Amino acid sequence: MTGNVTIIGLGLIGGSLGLALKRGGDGIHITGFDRSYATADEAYRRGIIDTVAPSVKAACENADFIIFATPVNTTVALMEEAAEWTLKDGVIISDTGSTKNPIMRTAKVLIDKGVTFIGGHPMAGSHKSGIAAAKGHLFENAYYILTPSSNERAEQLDRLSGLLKPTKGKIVVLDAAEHDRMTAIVSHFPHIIASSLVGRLADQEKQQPFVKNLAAGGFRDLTRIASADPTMWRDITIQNRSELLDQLNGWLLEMESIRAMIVENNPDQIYDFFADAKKFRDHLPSTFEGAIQGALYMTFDLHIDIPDHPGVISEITKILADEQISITNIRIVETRTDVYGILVVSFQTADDRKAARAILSKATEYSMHIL
Ligand SMILES: NC(=O)c1ccc[n+]([C@@H]2O[C@H](COP(=O)([O-])OP(=O)(O)OC[C@H]3O[C@@H](n4cnc5c(N)ncnc54)[C@H](O)[C@@H]3O)[C@@H](O)[C@H]2O)c1
Ligand SMILES: O=C(O)C(=O)C[C@]1(C(=O)O)C=C[C@@H](O)C=C1
Repeated sequence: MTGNVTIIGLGLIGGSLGLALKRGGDGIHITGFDRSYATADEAYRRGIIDTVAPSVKAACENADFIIFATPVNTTVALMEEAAEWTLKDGVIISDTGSTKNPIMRTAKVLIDKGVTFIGGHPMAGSHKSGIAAAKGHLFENAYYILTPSSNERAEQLDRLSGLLKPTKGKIVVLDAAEHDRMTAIVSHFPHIIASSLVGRLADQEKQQPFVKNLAAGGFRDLTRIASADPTMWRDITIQNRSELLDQLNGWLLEMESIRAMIVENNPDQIYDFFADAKKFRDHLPSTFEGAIQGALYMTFDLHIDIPDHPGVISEITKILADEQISITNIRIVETRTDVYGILVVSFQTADDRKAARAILSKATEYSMHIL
């Protein structure tokens, strides 16, 4: 594939997309624009983009493909402006936003002017934002959703899919409304729950100052995403309001029935509640080793029993760095009952975890577990 690609917004997703597209070969020239000059400059220095544009309009003038990777309310505003810009004939515009309905409604202003707009949403990300967190392999094996309008021809969809091939994402075409309904279920509403659980902890900590020290693996796993960028999630919540209200109403009913179950205190009923959830969770497409990243983002954790002496963590990270195995997270589970603790190292892929386990078993005597 050859052509001029413009990425507007060079944070986690725009930066990762730039890195991924660069894998497609030298035929792609990437121009980048970010409202933060420091970000655009870093993208240039890291080789993520070839040119830094002086303005959003100038960035788009000569583009064959334009991809907005800004928070979704900003994307809507920029799309409205774009209807007034001079654009190249045949340009395809897309985005990476987590919502699709309002974006596809706004796309009408472009489509009416004969410009192709195909919505996009890679279902992979992180609670970390900004260019520093960008990674070329972020979208590998993740679903990459496209939402063309009914006007778009198969040829345009093929061109965009061709451009996105180096991301190694799994392209899937969905209707925008269907997209927003499903992402409300697996992404947007769970995010609200995670943030509200953290809010409950913050409130109750006032009476129980020690409680946050007991927030171990379970609470941390469940609420990792609450550390994400508030602007991004404000925009998503505003744009997917009606689906979120539906989810909330369903959740309130569910909580009523959970309350009734706890009041009733019937062991069989309580067991079934947990057993049903476990059975479903265990069979999600992405919960076993070697599985592709499914609709849920997942990490691949390796639990390492480590002795309590200084320097042990840097010993492990050095071994992995020397082998060029990247880690996505590292934490100590503070459930130490004797001289051993548990270090949980997370990897992006099952292969990385496998390689890490192999090298660490050669280089150390620590026992390791995959749960
Ligand atoms: N973070 C995720 O997990 C994730 C996953 C998939 C899709 N998305 C979507 O991708 C988009 C980008 O998210 P992100 O995580 O990369 O956010 P981010 O905060 O890491 O990056 C956004 C970038 O856009 C820039 N920006 C903001 N307003 C701008 C403007 N007016 N003009 C130019 N640049 C501007 C910011 O400076 C920043 O560098 C959002 O629409 C989000 O919904 C996010
Ligand atoms: O893994 C995370 O941290 C994410 O929040 C990623 C996640 C998700 O909910 O799965 C968040 C929003 C995006 O639109 C897509 C992916």
